[in-house]
Amino acid sequence: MQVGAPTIELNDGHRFPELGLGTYGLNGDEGAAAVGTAIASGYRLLDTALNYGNEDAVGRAVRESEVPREDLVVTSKLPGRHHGYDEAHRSIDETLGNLGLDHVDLYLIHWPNPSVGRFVDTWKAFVDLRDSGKVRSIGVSNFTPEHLRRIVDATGVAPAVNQVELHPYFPQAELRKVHQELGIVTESWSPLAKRSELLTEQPIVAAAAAHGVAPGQVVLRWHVQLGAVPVPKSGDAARQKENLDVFGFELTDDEVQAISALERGRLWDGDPDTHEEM
Ligand SMILES: NC(=O)C1=CN([C@@H]2O[C@H](COP(=O)(O)OP(=O)(O)OC[C@H]3O[C@@H](n4cnc5c(N)ncnc54)[C@H](OP(=O)(O)O)[C@@H]3O)[C@@H](O)[C@H]2O)C=CC1
Ligand SMILES: O=C(O)C(=O)[C@@H](O)[C@H](O)C(=O)CO
Repeated sequence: MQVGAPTIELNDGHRFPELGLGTYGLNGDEGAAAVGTAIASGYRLLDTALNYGNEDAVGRAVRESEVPREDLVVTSKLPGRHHGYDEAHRSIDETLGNLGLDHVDLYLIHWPNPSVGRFVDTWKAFVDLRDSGKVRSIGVSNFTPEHLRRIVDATGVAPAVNQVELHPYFPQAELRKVHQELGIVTESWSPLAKRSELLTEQPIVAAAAAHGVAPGQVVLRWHVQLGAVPVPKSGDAARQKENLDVFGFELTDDEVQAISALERGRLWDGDPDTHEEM
């Protein structure tokens, strides 16, 4: 029986769930409990980062879960202050120590931090880390087409995933096309646009009524139909279940287009060419 989200194949052959749990803000005992309820309700993809300060909570939920470790896809991210070849090798050890796990399933460069000027060296380390067994799949986050081309040209290795800001206000059509050309899976951060007023937008409310689902489910289904993997964060067990339950209905092409037409651009200070995330 299918539990949770269906899976797709990454460019390295590994399977990857079509929807996961964002964990930014899920810290401490409460955070670990919330991640635990998500796993129990069927989430298999978890998204954390060294900079979230909650790898310990996420790792605890994974270790205490009854779901076998090999069924879970644990993602973490390397911060800007750890860019560099040797630094990346040290950073993964810190992350694995925090998680209390012997490997992560997906490791991402959190931001390109072009001002640091070391994301290519960092990517070279990621390629080697994949061979070390500490990391199963490697990817990036917040990379533009130019950043992607630089790391692919330097190593011949395309990331399995690029996790980027993506929601109906910022559908990222051009970047998604580049990902398709390079065989990179698009993962959507802040897929619900951090709740905001998105869930009251007319095309979303109308589609929710037409399909008998909640507005958040319409938004997450829109991601899935674009071919992007959303990682909505919720600390609430009922909303976690609702967010995962988006594989039993289909939006029409008109509905998808009407939702994409809400486009207005980036919502936060997240221009990858200038954002400083250390
Ligand atoms: N790579 C990067 O640079 C970044 C990565 N991320 C990742 O993406 C994840 C998700 O993004 P995030 O910024 O958290 O924002 P989201 O778009 O996932 O929105 C989360 C907010 O929506 C609420 N919410 C969740 N489900 C529903 C629902 N069904 N109906 C109504 N409200 C709902 C949550 O509240 P409640 O918890 O109470 O349900 C929370 O306030 C992060 O947690 C993180 O893992 C985020 C930003 C940048
Ligand atoms: O949440 C993340 O993954 C980030 O990259 C953060 O920079 C986030 O965007 C934030 O708002 C931190 O204050």
